[in-house]
Amino acid sequence: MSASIPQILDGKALAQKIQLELKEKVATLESKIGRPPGLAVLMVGDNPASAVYVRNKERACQKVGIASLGKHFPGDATQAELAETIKELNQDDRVDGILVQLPLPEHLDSISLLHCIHPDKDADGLHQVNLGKLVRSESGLRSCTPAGVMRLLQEYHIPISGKKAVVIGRSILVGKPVALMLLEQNATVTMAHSRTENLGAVCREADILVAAVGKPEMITRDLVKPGAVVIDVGINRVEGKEGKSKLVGDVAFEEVAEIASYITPVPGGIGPMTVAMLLSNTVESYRQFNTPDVD
Ligand SMILES: Nc1nc(=O)c2c([nH]1)NC[C@@H]1CN(c3ccc(C(=O)N[C@@H](CCC(=O)O)C(=O)O)cc3)C=[N+]21
Ligand SMILES: [Mg+2]
Repeated sequence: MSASIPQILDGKALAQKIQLELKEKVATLESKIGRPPGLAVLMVGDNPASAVYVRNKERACQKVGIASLGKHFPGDATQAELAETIKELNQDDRVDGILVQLPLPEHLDSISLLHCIHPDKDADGLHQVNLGKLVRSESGLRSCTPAGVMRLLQEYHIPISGKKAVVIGRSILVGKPVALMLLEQNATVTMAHSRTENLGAVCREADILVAAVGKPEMITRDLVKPGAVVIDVGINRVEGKEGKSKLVGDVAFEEVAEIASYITPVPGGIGPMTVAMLLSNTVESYRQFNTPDVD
């Protein structure tokens, strides 16, 4: 079949638009509430990738007018120390959102730390209360990457209801919540993973294919139905030309772009949307819990 030009789902542009909207919202609310919104990002150790993301988040906060109240702990910080800090932030009136940057060093139990976060300050949507609300389709704080995927699909008016969606990857950070959000919009959802038999055949059924596995360029053209919408959640740093590192997704972009109807790039796709949704969650908590008289 002849190659057609796919539409690029421009997450970077939409993230910028969302940040401008949030900036206006913050300016209006701040005059009523008397303080800016606050986001605390907790980072432990010196994982270079984490440091990049944390810097991106802080820069985005600054643009929108959110105070960054983050804390950087040494790699040998203890579970008790972190739990104590989270409890203090839960009580701190300047803080609307708390995020524990993952992955944490091996000696820490990330799940019990995520559960220490007050559900109303859970900007990452990873607390069991917020995940439970998602399962029930109740409103609540929702995980940033999956929320970013849904917002991008919505922006481009991509039909979801009745469509076959295949999500590859079953993590609690992306795969499971994005499958639930697609189901909520009445997609027929299949979750594929490392044990799935005939993965290629399963993927080729997809009208909407979401790749969230963390394997560089594993989704090749032969796994994609012509005309499918392809969402690439992978952020993989690989060795590029002349030993320089470069960022690639889970999708082999060039070849898949030849047959997809819509596709997200890496970088510039879901990554920036994740940051935008984090800020959006923080501003929503700020609004909701400080302005009982506003809408
Ligand atoms: N508790 C927690 N919540 C997270 O949401 C979380 C986390 N931990 N740990 C790590 C992953 C990864 N993540 C990204 C955020 C922004 C970009 C991003 O801005 N990406 C840009 C470029 C980044 C670059 O140049 O390196 C882009 O794709 O265009 C990517 C990845 C959030 N994560
Ligand atoms: Mg809420």
